[in-house]
Amino acid sequence: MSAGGEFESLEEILERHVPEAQLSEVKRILFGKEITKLLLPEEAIETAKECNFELKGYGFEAAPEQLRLPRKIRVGLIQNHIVLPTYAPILDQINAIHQRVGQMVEVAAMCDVNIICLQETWTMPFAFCTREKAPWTEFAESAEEGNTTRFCQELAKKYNMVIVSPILEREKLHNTIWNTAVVISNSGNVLGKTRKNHIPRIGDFNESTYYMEGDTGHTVFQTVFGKIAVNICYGRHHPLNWFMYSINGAEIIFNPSATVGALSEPMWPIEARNAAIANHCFTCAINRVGTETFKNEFTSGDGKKARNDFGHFYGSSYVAAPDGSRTPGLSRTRDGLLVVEMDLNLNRQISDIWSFKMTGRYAEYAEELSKAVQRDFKPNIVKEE
Ligand SMILES: NC(=O)NCCC(=O)O
Repeated sequence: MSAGGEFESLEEILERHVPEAQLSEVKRILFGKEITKLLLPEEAIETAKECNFELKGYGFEAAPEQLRLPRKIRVGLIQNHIVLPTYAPILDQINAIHQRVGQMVEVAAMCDVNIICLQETWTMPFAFCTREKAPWTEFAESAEEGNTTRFCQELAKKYNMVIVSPILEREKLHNTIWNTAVVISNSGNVLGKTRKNHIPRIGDFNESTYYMEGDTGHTVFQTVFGKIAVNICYGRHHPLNWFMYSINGAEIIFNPSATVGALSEPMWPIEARNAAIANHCFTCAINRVGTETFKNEFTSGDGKKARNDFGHFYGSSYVAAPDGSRTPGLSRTRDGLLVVEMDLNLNRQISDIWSFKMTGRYAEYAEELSKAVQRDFKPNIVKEE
């Protein structure tokens, strides 16, 4: 248990309490085919220890093929607390998180990570619960020219790493605010950006007060390490959102998130994993960690007393493979870096076995859906007269 009374991870509890003789069967049924542990460099392990964050590494194997070489790459997922209190000067808060995450990216580089993804709106507290505009909208930056993008461009160039940087974006024209992931190529150039498609209207996730549904569709980014897409947080509850990234060719879909235990924890291990299975691709679910408190109380519109915190962000970031196997999650309470090696050949291998894409009746769904969105739509139900 952590000081805040939160337990570390589900896997740890299973390891501790399920009898040795049954543990591997329990894990097979719960988590899929056993995956390998990655041997990470001593320097990385030591640095993570010194900097007080968890470092875990796993590998998904694919079968050797005769006509294709393996396509092994490494992804890194970072989950982190905010560093300074939410009432500290904004620039200090941003700089402190940059410094912290910079350390973690450096360790990722020691572990030969090729593509790294940070958590949703990683430079700021998840302040949207407050419904206050000031000072939180001041955290919004240009996706192309903001300090955070410049910071990530330096890291990307230095470490030859693709960086997915989810920020609060301020678009100069019209001062529009968006929830955006900036994709920075390993060359250091901004490859593009993708905006959050689905904006939650649930519990304290009052995000519709701040920004609108994204207008960038389901963009896939061709990087030298593979084709990637970003399905931001609440989009993970929408199977068609994952599906459209996959239709556009995504081999890995990242899901940078911010979500709390009371709301979504039972859904967390299922949704990204199911998307990996259904779409024959890898998915990477990243959640922030910690409890963030705010100076002014806010109500949650549920008849309960006003309060100052959002609840506990439970971390538990993980990667799922198209065969349904998954890594253990990172801690529910600590900052962490998850390093995962994957052979992208696994996507086609699993597709050839299960053929969900091949057997999907997309033309039929498209035709029926296009009727269902019309005002005069009548559901196709047969009744006894
Ligand atoms: N950040 C965000 O969209 N959270 C919504 C809640 C959830 O999807 O669990």
